[in-house]
Amino acid sequence: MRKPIIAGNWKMHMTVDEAKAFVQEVDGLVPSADQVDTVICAPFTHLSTLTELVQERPIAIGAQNMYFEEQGAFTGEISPVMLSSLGVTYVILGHSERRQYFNETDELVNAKAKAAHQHKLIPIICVGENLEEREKDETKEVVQKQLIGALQGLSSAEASASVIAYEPVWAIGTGKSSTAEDAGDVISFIRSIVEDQYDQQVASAVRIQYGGSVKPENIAEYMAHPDIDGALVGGASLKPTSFLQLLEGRS
Ligand SMILES: O=C[C@H](O)COP(=O)(O)O
Repeated sequence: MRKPIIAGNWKMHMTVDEAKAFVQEVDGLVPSADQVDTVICAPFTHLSTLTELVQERPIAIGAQNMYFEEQGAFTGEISPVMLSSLGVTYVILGHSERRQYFNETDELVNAKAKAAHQHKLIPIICVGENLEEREKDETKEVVQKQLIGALQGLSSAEASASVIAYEPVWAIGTGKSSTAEDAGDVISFIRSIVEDQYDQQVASAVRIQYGGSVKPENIAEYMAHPDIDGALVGGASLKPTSFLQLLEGRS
């Protein structure tokens, strides 16, 4: 039985003060960690404050990106060592906005995924097709290539511990969510690729989220699908009330 995982991706939103106020508002209202893994993926500048604030609380903190080297002359980058030393436990890798605006390739996502596991960070590996690819009926081909590229060389234990997020690019921030049936089909396909690459045990352990215009009103439809284990949520994770409602709608 896989535990649900609901992750808010704040993207480039909120000041540190707003982030503190958010955590104070949800404090005491987040379900216990044995029911759901609750994750907030915040900007780098907020991580130190947030990891301190959520101590002893059922909220984990994630980063939205990182570099794969441990240290060195990489101006502007953040390493896995820096993240894990703060108590950060998750890191989003290969988000479509990183792929689109910052030229992230499958090879880079793979190097980052390996580095994340070496430093005990759980990668949330994002895959998904854009509108043009969907219209050309290339969804599965695109997702398969991204997924195989990202998992290259990861051990069975590392693959099992990873989280995969299927986020069709055309559904991100547009209000046009994929139907639960369509999302479920692609996610079942993703699980079958994991089985091909590893085995049935890894495929049934890995958690796969849906992302793309998830809101309190539609989360339950996605969570009802047996292969969907959670959601990666942008816009609807920015307000405490809505975030708490997403957590309530998890099952
Ligand atoms: O990482 C989250 C996704 O990009 C979804 O964003 P959204 O919920 O605002 O559509």
